Amino acid sequence: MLSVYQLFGVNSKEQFADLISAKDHQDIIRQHRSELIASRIYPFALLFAILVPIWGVLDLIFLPAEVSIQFLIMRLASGIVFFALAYVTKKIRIGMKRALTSLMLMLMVPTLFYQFSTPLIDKVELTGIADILIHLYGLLPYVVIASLALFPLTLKEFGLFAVILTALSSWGLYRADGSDLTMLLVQVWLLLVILGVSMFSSLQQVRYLISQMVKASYDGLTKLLTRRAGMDIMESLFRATGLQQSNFAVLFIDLDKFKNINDTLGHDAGDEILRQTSKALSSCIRRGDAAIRWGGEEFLVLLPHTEASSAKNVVQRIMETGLAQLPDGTPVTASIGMAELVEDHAASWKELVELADQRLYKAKQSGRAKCICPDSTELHFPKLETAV
Ligand SMILES: Nc1nc2c(ncn2[C@@H]2O[C@H](COP(=O)(O)OP(=O)(O)OP(=O)(O)O)[C@@H](O)[C@H]2O)c(=O)[nH]1
Repeated sequence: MLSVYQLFGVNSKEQFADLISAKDHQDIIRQHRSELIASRIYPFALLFAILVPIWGVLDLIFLPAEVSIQFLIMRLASGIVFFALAYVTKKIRIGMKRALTSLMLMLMVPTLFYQFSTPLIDKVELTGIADILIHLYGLLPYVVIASLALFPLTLKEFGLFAVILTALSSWGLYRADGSDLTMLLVQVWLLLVILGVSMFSSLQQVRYLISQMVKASYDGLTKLLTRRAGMDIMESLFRATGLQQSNFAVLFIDLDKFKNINDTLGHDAGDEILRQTSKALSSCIRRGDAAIRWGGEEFLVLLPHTEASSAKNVVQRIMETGLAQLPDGTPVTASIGMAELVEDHAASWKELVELADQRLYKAKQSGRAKCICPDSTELHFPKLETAV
């Protein structure tokens, strides 16, 4: 029998939970989802900012003046809101809250337009093109609900949009044709069917986005973030920490004599060491920190809101836990360079990584198996035979 997971195209409880709520979404997924929402709002908002007021000319030509003038005022007001939305979403990187608020506003405009146009439409008896024009307004609630399908929303977000928009639309339909109960039920039923299809499409977009992001953002061998994803994260983290003048520590880690491991034990053994190292790094950092596979045997650990003294504790923990072991039990060591935003007065994340890299180089030059900190102090791996 088809399970709920299969129905939604996911394989596990965790993946399903990611469709229900954005609570556990990684920053990078949050960021891309908000960018996708904003990038889809922008062209529509811009198009509507132009078309909605212009359409008023048709109203002026075909509808009686008492109705067309009021429509024109509503159209101009809607055009201003759409223009403002296009202006806000043009930047794309606006964050999740603003993206969702912009979407809600964009969908509220036609919903409210429908609410206000209903009593005006009731006033007039029309034929021909005017009748067609007036009937087009009746389609607004369905168009609004259907357009939700264009946006990657979680079930919770979709639910919020659906409740508000369906309630308003149903109320509008009731006011337009409330006397005919059968007709009203059919209309609300149609609204709910469109809502169901939109919801499915919206959730599938979230699923697709997450699966694509996971593929693009996580290294196949180590399951750590890729360099590209790491750079994206630093870009947004640095912007945030830079604004708040908050601490932000970076560890640049390079395994020692890794070429020897490959040469003596083989590439597969080398891969296994990389996997063990990533597991060890992930186990030593908190949620909110990030471990990145920067290159072959190079790793970057990002510690947001962490000053150098606390970052030293993380390094101690990594050194005590151990990164990996060779098949004979020999621990693998690394050279580490630490940099910290405030202490190093770094102006960009690139400068911070560059400083960490320079200290890593110093650690290599001065004997390996150590970390060099911003205040030039050194932390050492426990004194054991170094790798190979
Ligand atoms: N097994 C394996 N090896 C890799 C991978 N990526 C890079 N390497 C190897 O990592 C080694 C890095 O060697 P070097 O840059 O010379 O550095 P090192 O031997 O670690 O020496 P030091 O850094 O000076 O301590 C090279 O032999 C690469 O082929 C990978 O995905 N798997």
